[in-house]
Amino acid sequence: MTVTNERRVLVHPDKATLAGTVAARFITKITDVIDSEGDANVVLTGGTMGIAVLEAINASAARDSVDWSRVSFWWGDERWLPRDDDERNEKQARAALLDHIAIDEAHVHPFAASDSGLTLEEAADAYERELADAAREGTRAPRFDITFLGVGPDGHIASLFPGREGIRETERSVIFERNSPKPPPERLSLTLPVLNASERLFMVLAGPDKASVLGLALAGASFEEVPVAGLQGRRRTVFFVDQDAAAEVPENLIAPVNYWTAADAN
Ligand SMILES: O=C1O[C@H](COP(=O)(O)O)[C@@H](O)[C@H](O)[C@H]1O
Repeated sequence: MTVTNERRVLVHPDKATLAGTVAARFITKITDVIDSEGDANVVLTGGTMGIAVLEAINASAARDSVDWSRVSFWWGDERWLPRDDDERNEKQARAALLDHIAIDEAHVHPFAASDSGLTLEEAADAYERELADAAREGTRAPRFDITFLGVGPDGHIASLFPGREGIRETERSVIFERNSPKPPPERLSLTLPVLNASERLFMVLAGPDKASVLGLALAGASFEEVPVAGLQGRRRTVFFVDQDAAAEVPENLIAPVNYWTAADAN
């Protein structure tokens, strides 16, 4: 079987199985990346399943087989809130996983918080510089080995929302949003070209409220109307979903059971 970088959907019976399977897949792949590259860059997301996956990684018996000191953590987006606010994606990710593993704090790259002394615009510029400082030659961001993304019921990814300017941005690596339809209104986000420069995009979504938007995205909707439709990673673009979210996925896009074991799986 030849695996190409077509978008694929892997369906799981329920949310708990979904989170556990993605956690196991992540641990295997990040270990391979560290073995071959010497280090790894991971982009984290907020949202229900994004945090559930981090909790499942934390609960995994294989958790401590990963050399976490070689992993750098970035975020796909952040809510513009004070550092200690429970709704910050960074705070939730730390509580779910980062506080429990042997990371190198110098390798953790959160977005600035609203009480940092920076304005929202300055915070976007600062994250753009941080990405550029870690970028490979000729690129504007590090090699993102695995990028996790949640998908909102409106099709938003990171903090790129339907019909907003941010989803069309191609010059910048980071945008700020002042009027998000989902609270809080002020947010920071990586842009679509930077997300799509990731080696592997892992979208994780569950629940019946995600079914229609996933169906539309896979049927070729415009990314300006359904942002998730614009995602395409360099090696792998995989939607990990539960049965409810898969309800409107075309049959030919559902991945075969041996998807990950194919000879050229990467
Ligand atoms: O606000 C956000 O929402 C999305 C999706 O969240 P979900 O709970 O519907 O899965 C998330 O991906 C993003 O990081 C977050 O800031």
